[in-house]
Amino acid sequence: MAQKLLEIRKLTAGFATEKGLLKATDGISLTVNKGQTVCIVGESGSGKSVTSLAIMRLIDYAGGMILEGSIDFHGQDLGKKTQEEMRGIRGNQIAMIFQDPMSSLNPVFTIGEQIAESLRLHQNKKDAEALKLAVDLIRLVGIPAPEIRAKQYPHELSGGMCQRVVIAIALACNPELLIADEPTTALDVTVQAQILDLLRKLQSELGMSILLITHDMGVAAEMADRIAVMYAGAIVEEGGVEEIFDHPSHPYTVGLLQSIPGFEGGRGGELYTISGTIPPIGQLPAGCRFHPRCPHAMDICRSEEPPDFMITGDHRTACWLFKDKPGSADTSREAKRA
Ligand SMILES: Nc1ncnc2c1ncn2[C@@H]1O[C@H](COP(=O)(O)OP(=O)(O)OP(=O)(O)O)[C@@H](O)[C@H]1O
Ligand code: NI
Repeated sequence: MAQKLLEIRKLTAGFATEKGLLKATDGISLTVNKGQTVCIVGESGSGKSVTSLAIMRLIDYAGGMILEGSIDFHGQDLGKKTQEEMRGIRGNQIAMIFQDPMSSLNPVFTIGEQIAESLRLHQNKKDAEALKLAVDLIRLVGIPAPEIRAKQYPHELSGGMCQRVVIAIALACNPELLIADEPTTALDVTVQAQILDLLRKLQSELGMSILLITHDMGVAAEMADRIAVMYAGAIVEEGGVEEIFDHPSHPYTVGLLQSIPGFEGGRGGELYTISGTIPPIGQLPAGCRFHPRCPHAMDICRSEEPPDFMITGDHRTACWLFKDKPGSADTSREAKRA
């Protein structure tokens, strides 16, 4: 039996704005098991980063807040922790890396010092030992000549090398969960592939879980055990990576897959894009949030929000097309009756 590490239940997070309280995530549920990579995929503005900031409770510092739901990590609700308690969890049990490695590094300290600082802070290592272990970590993340690199400053390294350093800093605390928000988006394609390889290798060696946020279905295909497709604040489809690619069910997922160049469901090499744009937060349409862009929209889609329908035991989709499909069960309604 897979062991749950992180279980998000009906999480709604948002921002107090002059237009009122706006929900950036709207009742999302998601589980990450031990040793698993779960990808959240979706267009810009779908609420992926807000989800990760809410888990880390960094959303509090971005002017946002958790409005409803729970974030269960080791039987404790992160949504109810104080910031002081969260400081003990952030960078220890949960580490996070972001898109732009340069902004995560301090320009005035050598990379060896920065990794050593993380080891001192999180693993109580003394100065000399911390510096030695920092060199080991630089080697572990695949940077050649680690002793020399340890003495260099961030500006002396390429973007890809800097992202390896950021990963080394994250690993210095031996996290159980690594949250990576678009960790390769700022890098060019070959370097991107190398960083993804590195994350995969580290995961299999260290056994950590990864929550990977990406707008790129190709990245998700390579990395994910499970994929959660997010649209306008909601997870509209979620399942194992093969299920999602072999049996995509939500029309939004199908659209995302068709926009991958060369994908077999794609339109003969011609790059397909989903027509229309994602609604800004606070301006959701009635009914299904995707219906204005959906090629299959029916009357019910314009008036009623679809619940999650189960397609197989662990593949769900929030689309009315799957209401009467054999094998699908309307779980949320059952839940409501119970
Ligand atoms: N501090 C904030 N105040 C108000 N609204 C915000 C704030 N941060 C994010 N939002 C809004 O929340 C929604 C979700 O944003 P989020 O950054 O999570 O999207 P994303 O899926 O990560 O997109 P991207 O791929 O561009 O990073 C967007 O509509 C965004 O404008
Ligand atoms: Ni984002």
